[in-house]
Amino acid sequence: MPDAAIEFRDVTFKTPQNRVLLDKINLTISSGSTVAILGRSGSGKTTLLRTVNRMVEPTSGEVLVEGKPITASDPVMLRRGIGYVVQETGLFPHFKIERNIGTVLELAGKPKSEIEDRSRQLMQMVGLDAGKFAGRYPHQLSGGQRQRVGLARALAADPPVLLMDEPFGALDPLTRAEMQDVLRELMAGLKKTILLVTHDLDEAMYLASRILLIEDGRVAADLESGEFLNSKIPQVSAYTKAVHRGDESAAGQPR
Ligand SMILES: Nc1ncnc2c1ncn2[C@@H]1O[C@H](COP(=O)(O)OP(=O)(O)OP(=O)(O)O)[C@@H](O)[C@H]1O
Repeated sequence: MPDAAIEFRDVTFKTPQNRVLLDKINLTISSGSTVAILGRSGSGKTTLLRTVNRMVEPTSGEVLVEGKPITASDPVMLRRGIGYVVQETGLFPHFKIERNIGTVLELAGKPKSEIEDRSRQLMQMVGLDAGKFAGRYPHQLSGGQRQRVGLARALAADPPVLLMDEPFGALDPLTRAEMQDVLRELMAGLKKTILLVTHDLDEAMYLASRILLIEDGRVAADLESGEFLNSKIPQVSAYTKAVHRGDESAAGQPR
């Protein structure tokens, strides 16, 4: 396995109107690491993530996955080999959970029995009782359960890289914490490389060893998670201050 799971080399993306959404991004993401991407709305986080599975094609520069330029792969095949988890899981409403999880394997032509076994194994991995949920449809699940299915589906083909775009953003704090634990446990066992876009600094610190702060399509900070809170980089201080505003106002209020 190459040391770098993902490399961004001078990755720039401009819109047809010439608006620069990504401005010469250079990053190396080590294999097996989890890297969180923070930044204000519209800073380019999702766009950056999507350059990895070719949902966004850079205007210039290149992205390499496991040492290989991704332009060498057919986009559809590339996407089957990279897990992708988003806030709205994008499950197929008319497929049962088991089939939703096994979609990639079905597309790869795997035998039915293998798909069934793997789907059930994945359900256990993400904490869903297969006996109870395999035969249900997505609308018969809670939001948290659907996110578990989304995660299971992303892991189905055992991809080395997982792209996660605010995966737990729509969940209540308790369910979110549960999902973070599920993911952390999976990370320890599976050694995936994970790029995680989040608006939740606590989540970034809990799950990632490295945090990137993106601003206006540039990397404003690239820090070990432990360094983030005390960083003197102005953009980072501004971010952490905004996150911790609630602490200050609560402290000043009479109870
Ligand atoms: N293909 C495109 N053409 C034109 N504008 C785009 C395109 N893709 C994204 N944008 C715009 O570029 C900006 C960056 O989008 P992006 O989704 O990367 O931001 P983000 O940091 O992920 O934001 P959020 O946190 O709100 O999800 C936004 O203003 C978005 O509307």
